[in-house]
Amino acid sequence: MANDVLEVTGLAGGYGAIQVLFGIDLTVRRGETVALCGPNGVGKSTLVRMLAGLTGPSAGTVRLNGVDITSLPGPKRVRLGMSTVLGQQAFGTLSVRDNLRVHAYPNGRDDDRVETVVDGALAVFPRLAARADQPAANLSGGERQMLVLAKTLIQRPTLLLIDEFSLGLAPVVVGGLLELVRRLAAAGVATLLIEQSVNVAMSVADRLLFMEHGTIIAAHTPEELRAAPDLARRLVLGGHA
Ligand SMILES: Nc1ncnc2c1ncn2[C@@H]1O[C@H](COP(=O)(O)OP(=O)(O)OP(=O)(O)O)[C@@H](O)[C@H]1O
Repeated sequence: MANDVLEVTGLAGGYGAIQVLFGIDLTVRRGETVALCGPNGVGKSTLVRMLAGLTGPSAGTVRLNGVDITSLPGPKRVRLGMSTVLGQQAFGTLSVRDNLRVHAYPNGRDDDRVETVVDGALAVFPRLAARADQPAANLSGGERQMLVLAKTLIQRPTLLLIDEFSLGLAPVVVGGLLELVRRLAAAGVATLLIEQSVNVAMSVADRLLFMEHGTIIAAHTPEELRAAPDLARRLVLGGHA
């Protein structure tokens, strides 16, 4: 469909002889936030790593804005509009501002433009702005996630892939990050995020996909799950409730 930013069809693969994913089909539309849920080890991270181009599939296709990107390396996917938040990626010895400059240069034609883009991203995160000249290594976990999201803002993605940014962060920090995801969605960004906590996922996602043994076993809206708490509990426990 014209509004499909991400279209995944029959995606399969894993690590060498170990098959982890078995025929994944999913779409994420413009402005839609989709959460991947399920117990540990079912293949959520493997799926997101495959979408980011870090692991090759053995079968299936991945389309980004209608373009087949299945065999494209990660950096080319970024140029086509994909941005990833996978772990707290930052160059620790560089200052916060320099970390952002690295991402602003491909977009900026001149130094003034780069500074404007960096200042714009810092304006969204006052806590980061206050630490702009400190090495990224000095940041707290939540501040690092802010830095990764600030880089994402600079990349102006059409698709955002997030691997569990709530892990180990204080609820108030998670709340701020989720608010940013909501704002990006309102601006039309499609987001696929892994989220262990179904409650957190329900607070931000339009649809929740539940995985088990490398396949998607169910898809529900937050409204459907609120109306059937037993269903949510069973899906979270991977059918073992
Ligand atoms: N680099 C790797 N080499 C071999 N096997 C791996 C590798 N990474 C993950 N696996 C295996 O692939 C399976 C799926 O792992 P994956 O990390 O994708 O699951 P997950 O649903 O994201 O779980 P978690 O929330 O624990 O990360 C697991 O059995 C895991 O042991």
